Amino acid sequence: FEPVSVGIAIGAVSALTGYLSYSDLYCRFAECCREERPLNASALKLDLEEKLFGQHLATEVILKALTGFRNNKNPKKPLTLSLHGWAGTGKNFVSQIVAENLHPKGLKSNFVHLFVSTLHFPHEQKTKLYQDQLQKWIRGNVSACGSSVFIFDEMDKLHPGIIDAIKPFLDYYEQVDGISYRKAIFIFLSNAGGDLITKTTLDFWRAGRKREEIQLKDLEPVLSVGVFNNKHSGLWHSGLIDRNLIDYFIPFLPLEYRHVKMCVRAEMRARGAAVDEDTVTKVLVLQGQEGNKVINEVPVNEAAVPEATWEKDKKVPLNIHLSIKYY
Ligand SMILES: Nc1ncnc2c1ncn2[C@@H]1O[C@H](COP(=O)(O)OP(=O)(O)OP(=O)(O)O)[C@@H](O)[C@H]1O
Repeated sequence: FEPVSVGIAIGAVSALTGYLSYSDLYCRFAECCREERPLNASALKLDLEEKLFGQHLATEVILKALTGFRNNKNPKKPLTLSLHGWAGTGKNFVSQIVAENLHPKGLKSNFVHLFVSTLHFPHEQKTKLYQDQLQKWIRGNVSACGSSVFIFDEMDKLHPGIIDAIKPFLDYYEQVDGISYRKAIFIFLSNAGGDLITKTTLDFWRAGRKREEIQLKDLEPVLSVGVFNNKHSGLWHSGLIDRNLIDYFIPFLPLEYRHVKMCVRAEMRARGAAVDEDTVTKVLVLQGQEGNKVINEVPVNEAAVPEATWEKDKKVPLNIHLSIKYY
């Protein structure tokens, strides 16, 4: 829309109706940031419960983190979520759900920004340039909309220098150069710790225990090794953990055969196709042939679970809990 004509049109309609404020009307035509709009927690809950399969821990923590953060009128820092798990377990998918619940246009919103390490920051020798560009981008966008959302995919492949560039925005400062970042949301996605999360899930399965019995406390030691003590986790060098700048570490469990079936059905429905079980099974067989590790009801092949790379002499930080802060 061209702003002047939209403005005139809105003015005219406002004058005629006398009911709606200028900003209400403006926001019907253009996307508005609406920082103060409360989060519809029941809508987010419903979305997560209906669309995200097999991730009871992620559902619980994300809901708690977002409702707590958005109900707090005066957060002391931006919300930072770090999502961990194997490929294809729903990390990007859930970020999309979160984004849509914060800004209705979701990933297409002007207030939601997705960075993929290998795509946006591919060359290590350009780190300085990326740092400058990224800082300018974050500064500019948060000054336009305080509740901007920044999603960093492939965090484990991000050069530590780039993480350093984001760090000042995540901290407890009231303002940085006149701008407050305290209402922004940063979501980091990575595969770090995924192998160990998978192994724990498999151990539960082998012991005949239900997946839903897995609690955050069962995964805390696992993430300590897989993320905090793993040189390749992307968070190792950054000081984000030591300075407690990550609010929630969220584990994504490997999907089982039944969950993958649910994903296939959901995708068929989304494409307007009738769901028939023969096709669902065929897709799964094809997936199996492609080498995806869906074996019977077990999500992984034991041989595919590598040993964690971890530093024996690095102490596990004692203050790390999966849900660190309560707003
Ligand atoms: N737990 C899940 N519930 C529902 N759908 C899922 C789930 N996991 C994956 N999917 C489906 O599979 C697609 C791919 O998953 P997604 O991109 O979210 O995986 P990811 O964990 O981000 O993987 P990667 O680490 O490779 O980026 C999603 O768009 C979604 O359609």
